[in-house]
Amino acid sequence: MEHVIELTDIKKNYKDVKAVDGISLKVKKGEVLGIIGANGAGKSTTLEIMMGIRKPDSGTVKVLGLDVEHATNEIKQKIGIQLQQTALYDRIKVKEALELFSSYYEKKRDLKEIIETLGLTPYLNKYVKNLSGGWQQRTSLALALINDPEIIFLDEPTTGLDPKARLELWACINRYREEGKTILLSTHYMDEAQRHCDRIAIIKKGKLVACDKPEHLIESLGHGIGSMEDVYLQYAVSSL
Ligand SMILES: Nc1ncnc2c1ncn2[C@@H]1O[C@H](COP(=O)(O)OP(=O)(O)OP(=O)(O)O)[C@@H](O)[C@H]1O
Repeated sequence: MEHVIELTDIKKNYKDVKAVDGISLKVKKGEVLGIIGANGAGKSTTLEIMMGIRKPDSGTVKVLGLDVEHATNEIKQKIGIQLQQTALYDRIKVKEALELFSSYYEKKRDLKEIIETLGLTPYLNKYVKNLSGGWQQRTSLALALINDPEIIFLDEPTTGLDPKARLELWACINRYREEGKTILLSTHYMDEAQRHCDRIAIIKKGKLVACDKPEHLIESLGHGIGSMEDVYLQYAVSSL
């Protein structure tokens, strides 16, 4: 199995906070890998290190076989990034945001096709800030897809969305999964982690405490039955 991301003993401190404390992880081509953990566990920092937008204090990061430290620009052309909700593009229209992002890349996917797949046509002339959360997230997913990336990073893509909007966003994400894209995401929703992720990485206080298929994680509890919430409580919460 080809690995598209390889993290080896990554560490990142913010003053005395050990945000990432020795994480090693390999991500396979075409898999959907979910990262779960408590607030402040280090999920975003880990994702940002993989994206090349944050530099680890130590350890190595390889993305698509390239060293992130030395091939940042080459990697940026091949990955798509959807960050946590940001006000950055609020003041422009959906169409303008798409065109702006499109100008950043050499290789581009057909913008019309992305717009149609994500159902954005009726919203093109609306300001991003005036869209509902679900449509804002679809817009930012569209922005992450513009360069037809091999790896798509989604930082809490469904946070704050109602159940229907979450399901609809997953239907969109799954279309790209079917094309064989590798997808990495963080989430606080255990149901969607279980339903949509091939493997789940659990981070606690900057350390990777488990990484496996959802059903294996549930089996590992040894209860016979169980849910991802039980897995979360067992692995991700420090006081248990
Ligand atoms: N730029 C920064 N400066 C200082 N501390 C930071 C910075 N970014 C993150 N931290 C700290 O590093 C730790 C890990 O943060 P991170 O955002 O990676 O966690 P997370 O698991 O994504 O949390 P959440 O679920 O709340 O998004 C936290 O203690 C956080 O306060």
